[in-house]
Amino acid sequence: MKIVLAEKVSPATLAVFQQEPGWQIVTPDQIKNGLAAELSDADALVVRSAVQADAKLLESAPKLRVIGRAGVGVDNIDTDAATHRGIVVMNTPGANAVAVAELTLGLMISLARAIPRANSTMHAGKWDKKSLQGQELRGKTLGIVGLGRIGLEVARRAASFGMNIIGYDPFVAPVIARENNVTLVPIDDIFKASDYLTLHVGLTTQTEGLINSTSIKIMKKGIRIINCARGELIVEQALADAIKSGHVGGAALDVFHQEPLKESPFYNLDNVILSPHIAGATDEAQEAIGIQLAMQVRDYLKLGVVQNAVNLPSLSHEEYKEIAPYIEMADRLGQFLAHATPGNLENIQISYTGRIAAGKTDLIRNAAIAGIFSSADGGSTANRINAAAIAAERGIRIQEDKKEFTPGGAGSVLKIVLHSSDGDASASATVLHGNSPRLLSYDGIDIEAPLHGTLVAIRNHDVPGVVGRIGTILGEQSVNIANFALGRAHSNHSQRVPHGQALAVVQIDVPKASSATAAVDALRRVEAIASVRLIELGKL
Ligand SMILES: NC(=O)C1=CN([C@@H]2O[C@H](COP(=O)(O)OP(=O)(O)OC[C@H]3O[C@@H](n4cnc5c(N)ncnc54)[C@H](O)[C@@H]3O)[C@@H](O)[C@H]2O)C=CC1
Ligand SMILES: O=C(O)CCC(=O)C(=O)O
Repeated sequence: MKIVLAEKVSPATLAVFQQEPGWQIVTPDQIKNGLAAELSDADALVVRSAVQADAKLLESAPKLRVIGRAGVGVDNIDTDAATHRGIVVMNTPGANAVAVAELTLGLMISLARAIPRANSTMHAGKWDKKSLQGQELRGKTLGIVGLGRIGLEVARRAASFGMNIIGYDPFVAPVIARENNVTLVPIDDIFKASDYLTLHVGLTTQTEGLINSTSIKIMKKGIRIINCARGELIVEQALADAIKSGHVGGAALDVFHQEPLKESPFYNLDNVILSPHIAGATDEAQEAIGIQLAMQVRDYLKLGVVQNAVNLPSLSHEEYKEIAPYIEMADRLGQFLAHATPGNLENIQISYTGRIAAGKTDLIRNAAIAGIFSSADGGSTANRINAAAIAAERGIRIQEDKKEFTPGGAGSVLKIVLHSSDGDASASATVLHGNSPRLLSYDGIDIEAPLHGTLVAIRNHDVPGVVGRIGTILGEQSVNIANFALGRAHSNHSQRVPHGQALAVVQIDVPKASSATAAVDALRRVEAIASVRLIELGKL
């Protein structure tokens, strides 16, 4: 495995990767010919906030499977492009929340007491006590936009200063706000009532430019604004103008539109405190982030465990262990069905029954779709990260239904139905003995066959002698049979499977599926055999 660390990470982060025998770790100082060149054969990329992992950079990384963001905000990563390329994007939510909250409180106190100015005047040999009378935080109203991990840490600390806390976050439960002494209010009330306003939302199309000349106009005169989230949340010139006019009493900014900051409307404004994107940069946070991220990336590369992914639902190690055999089974079932539809694929219906229906099924769904898209020559780029997105791009609808409880306790069963313009194909499967994927039905005929290795699926008329002919032909072609499963349509089956139809799924021992082509051709010439499909089940 090749891991490219594009930005400085803690030594503990390096240590996690270095413990893996044979892994090549590239540190920022070893990147000599540019990041794009380094990524040409990389499996993982680790970034902080400076590197822009955009679509163009990702084009130069054909093998890349995971991007680890050492931190929270992923606005420097084109997650759509990553998803499209089947790359998992992971971050480390919460690991720097206390660090950011502490700096936020530090900046609020610094604004209230003009600590930076007190310090610089003292160093300049001045005793400027008169101009340095401040205000207390006690009794003031703090408005928090974004009550996630950081926003709530800020709220808890601000409560101990005796502040009244109001918050705006459309996605937080009122009970969470209440438990943290936050009164939820509409965003305009935050602007109107806050003495201090602090931003703790990610950069999205909804939050970009949240603080602009219009929102500033309705703010309480003298409001102080703290931004330790993302520079783009504020229209910088509008804020600078409002500070100059005295409508806004001050600002403390850790983040900016352009980083590193080279030119700024805030330079030389007395009541603006600037810091170089350091809110999350504490020894403790960087250590925690680095170790957490390195373990997540390692576990994904080694075991396929997806944790804290922003483009896929995360699973705990236990959850992953439980569904891993079903992910593999879904992929094999999809492969089994690949090319089985008579016309152009329009719709894929995936039904989960039993225990799997109770858990997270996105990985199972994507594996099934990737299996369906897989072709004999391995030309499909769909994988368990991007398969649903690729289906959407191709205009193929995915329908899912779940039934947790089944009469008869059939265990966990996955059923896939491919709907096409000219007809349907369907199959269902389960996992036996912990990790053995088994086919349970194909096109309405019950059967029990291993979903493993090379299979020959034969539809035939249920007449005497066919099974014997199949065995003889395979024997004549020196193809050894590993497993022979038979099923037949019953009169109570759907009308699509006429009574008198049978199915054989034969697992054969061949080094490559192509070694059995002659045998398959011979089988096709048997009159009672309606169709033969040779299926080589690979791993996703
Ligand atoms: N300056 C620095 O060094 C750091 C900056 N950050 C920034 O802080 C942001 C917040 O981090 P966390 O609290 O860890 O993230 P989080 O995901 O735990 O919290 C974000 C909160 O924002 C809320 N939200 C989403 N859209 C909203 C909207 N339109 N209006 C109001 N609330 C909205 C969400 O419901 C969520 O509760 C990150 O996205 C990142 O950009 C994070 C860490 C370090
Ligand atoms: O890596 C850093 O120092 C920046 C952290 C940050 O902005 C984040 O976690 O979103």
